[in-house]
Amino acid sequence: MSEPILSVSGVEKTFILHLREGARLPVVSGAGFELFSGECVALGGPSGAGKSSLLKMVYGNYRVDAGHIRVRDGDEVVDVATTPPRRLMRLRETTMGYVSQFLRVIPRVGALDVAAEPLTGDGVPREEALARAGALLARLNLPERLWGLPPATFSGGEQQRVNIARGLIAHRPLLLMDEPTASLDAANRQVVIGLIEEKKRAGVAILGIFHDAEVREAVCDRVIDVTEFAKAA
Ligand SMILES: Nc1ncnc2c1ncn2[C@@H]1O[C@H](COP(=O)(O)OP(=O)(O)OP(=O)(O)O)[C@@H](O)[C@H]1O
Repeated sequence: MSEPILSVSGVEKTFILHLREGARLPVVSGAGFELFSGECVALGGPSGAGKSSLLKMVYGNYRVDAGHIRVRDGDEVVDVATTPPRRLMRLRETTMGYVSQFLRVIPRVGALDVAAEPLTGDGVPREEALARAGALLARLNLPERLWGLPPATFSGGEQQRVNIARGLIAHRPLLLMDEPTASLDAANRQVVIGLIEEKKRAGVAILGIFHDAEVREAVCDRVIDVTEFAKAA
């Protein structure tokens, strides 16, 4: 068996609500699972179970109280739970991508450039990066008249497609996806299913939240039930 690209073990998290006199809100305890190259795994469980929190801990946006989140980065293994911020930033640049539900728009930058940026960041020549971004936006049915405009005024579904293009354009061996199809119509959901399948074939490991049953059943190899990690109050 090959080494996992992601190995989560003994992860604990309790939110402390400082505005509520330090009230404690336990979320997960003893969370553990592994993710291997080429598989897509969904975090499942009811609303409030802790799916988003767990995904944000893996990405390093939420601190963990205990446990390890080990990500293979070439020949090294980086523990997101303890690594310094600079190393975490480098891990995100090379290995761990994130497709959030909402686009954080970059002011005054057009959609084509927003989508191409991860490639130019990787050192791909600008012309090639823009061509690849255009191909991806076209595949996602984003009208060409919008490509030069900043996405701030786009519809929810248009913004989400720019976001997906930006999140998928560059190769990252581990991809985290938070409801990537939430605002999309049926035709564009199919496009995203195809893009995820291509990533899997390229050996990318995907961990995501997929509320849409059609998408989940099409792309996910298994579901991790987050209620197994529910923390008793
Ligand atoms: N930053 C935060 N501060 C305080 N509590 C939080 C924070 N983020 C999440 N929580 C709480 O943690 C619990 C788990 O939330 P989380 O968003 O992880 O659930 P979820 O399974 O993703 O839910 P949904 O399917 O509704 O998105 C909830 O009770 C939520 O209120």
